[in-house]
Amino acid sequence: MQGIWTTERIRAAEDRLLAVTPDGELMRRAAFGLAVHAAEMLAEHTGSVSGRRVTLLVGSGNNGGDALWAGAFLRRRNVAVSAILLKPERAHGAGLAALKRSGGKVVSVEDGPQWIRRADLVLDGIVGISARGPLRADAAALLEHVSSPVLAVDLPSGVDPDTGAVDGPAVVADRTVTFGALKPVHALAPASCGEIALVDIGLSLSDPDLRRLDTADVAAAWPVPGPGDDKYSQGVVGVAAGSATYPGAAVLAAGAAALATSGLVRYAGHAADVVRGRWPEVVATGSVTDAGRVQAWVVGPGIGTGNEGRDVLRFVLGRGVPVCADADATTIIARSPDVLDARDPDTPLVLTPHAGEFERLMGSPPGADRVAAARSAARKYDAVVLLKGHCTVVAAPDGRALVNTPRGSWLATAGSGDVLSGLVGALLAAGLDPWLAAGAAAHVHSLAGSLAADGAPTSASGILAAVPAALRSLLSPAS
Ligand SMILES: NC(=O)C1=CN([C@@H]2O[C@H](COP(=O)(O)OP(=O)(O)OC[C@H]3O[C@@H](n4cnc5c(N)ncnc54)[C@H](O)[C@@H]3O)[C@@H](O)[C@H]2O)[C@@H](O)CC1
Ligand SMILES: Nc1ncnc2c1ncn2[C@@H]1O[C@H](COP(=O)(O)OP(=O)(O)O)[C@@H](O)[C@H]1O
Ligand SMILES: [K+]
Repeated sequence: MQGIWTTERIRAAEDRLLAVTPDGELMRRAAFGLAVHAAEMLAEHTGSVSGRRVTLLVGSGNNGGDALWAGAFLRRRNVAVSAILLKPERAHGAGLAALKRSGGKVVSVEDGPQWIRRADLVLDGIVGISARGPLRADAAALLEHVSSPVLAVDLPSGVDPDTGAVDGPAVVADRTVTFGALKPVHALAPASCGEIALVDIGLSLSDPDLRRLDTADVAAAWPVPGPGDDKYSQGVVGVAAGSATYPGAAVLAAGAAALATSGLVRYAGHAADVVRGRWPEVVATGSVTDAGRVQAWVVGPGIGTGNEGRDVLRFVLGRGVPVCADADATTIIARSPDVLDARDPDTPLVLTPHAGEFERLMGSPPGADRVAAARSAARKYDAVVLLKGHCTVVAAPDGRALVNTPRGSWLATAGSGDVLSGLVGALLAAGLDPWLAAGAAAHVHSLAGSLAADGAPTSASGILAAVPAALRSLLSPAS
């Protein structure tokens, strides 16, 4: 599991390390790593390092200091380095001196555009973890001239370090080189960061604020049957979804549940015939009351938000088994919170709202800080909340939070959420911790989405069909 720390925690860890490290040492470590990556990018994009041109965008803090020192290191490899100082009087003193000693050139903001246009690589050292608010106008104006690859120092300037939110001009980097530990921006703003590289500067941190599941975590958590297993021991999942008019949600959610594990899937609802026709292995009935025993329920996709849907939701919440309440079920909960009275408080509930459903549940949209938003909904509903979006955030009532960083945006297609809810339900039925179940499901969902899309639009059916390939790549990776 990858750990991610807020800038407040990073700063405290840096302070502890600075106190026992010779002056300037940490910045030189960071900058050396940065220079190595800059040289690598030059070689990748131009075929050589020596004689190439790098322009540094230098702000007034230590982030600019990193860029200046990296420029000095690049000079040793005969790179022509120019530095545009946004606030010359406040540029990092030692870094600027080092760059000048090495033969680097300092150019004014006014002359900046031509040096940016001429560059083979631009280093963004405008702001780092102490950035507040959107980029100032002078920095924003310079960005308009960038056409070469960009290497962001620690994080792409203009993106909020703790939330990944972008609400003004911001750097879009090809690679971001960060120091010591990942910060929230790196997980929450993948499109702004590009490829991420972590340079070790000796920071010591534990107990992350936010996590990201590795492929290995998901593989280790995913239920794999052993010799003693049968269809019941892998978990029986019930799916209450779809309607006679809209059977698609039922087909997608039940199909995802069937493909996720080797357990049994029961379906209950008005789309029983359609589900049975598409998935003969699913045991389908017309009503949740005669569905039989299950170890978890998925409820909501396509059930409608009227009285019947509410009765179905109340029924499954009262069974004493984990429930994944998705789509219409989240809307019913928002409108009639009393349905939750049917729930045994000790059984897990997973809510899977998109931003609109979140607003219904919480009374206001998630806002810029999606991790905080998911955490507060998790506390309010005493449930695991999977907040859908480009980056999906999963928060538990005890404060644990993880983020699933997607591979592209092809998942944003109709019915994609129904597939996700089936995956969550299957993992709940298998007995996974609900936070891990939601996180692992989101991971496999986005992996299936990228395999299905492979660079072109796909559909929810395509994502569903790619679930086995996604699981195969996790569970039996080619050696
Ligand atoms: N403290 C340490 O131990 C280390 C810090 N490092 C670097 O230091 C950075 C943090 O440095 P600082 O705390 O000096 O701060 P930053 O360099 O992040 O930025 C603060 C400066 O930028 C200005 N600023 C803030 N918001 C702005 C905006 N929206 N537009 C334009 N200017 C803005 C502020 O006035 C301030 O002068 C890290 O991101 C990292 O790059 C690395 O050298 C590794 C070691
Ligand atoms: N821009 C995006 N990039 C990546 N994934 C996205 C994006 N927008 C939405 N998604 C994902 O697509 C799925 C959409 O689910 P949902 O909103 O429930 O749609 P539907 O109701 O049509 O199934 C969610 O898993 C969500 O995280
Ligand atoms: K930066």
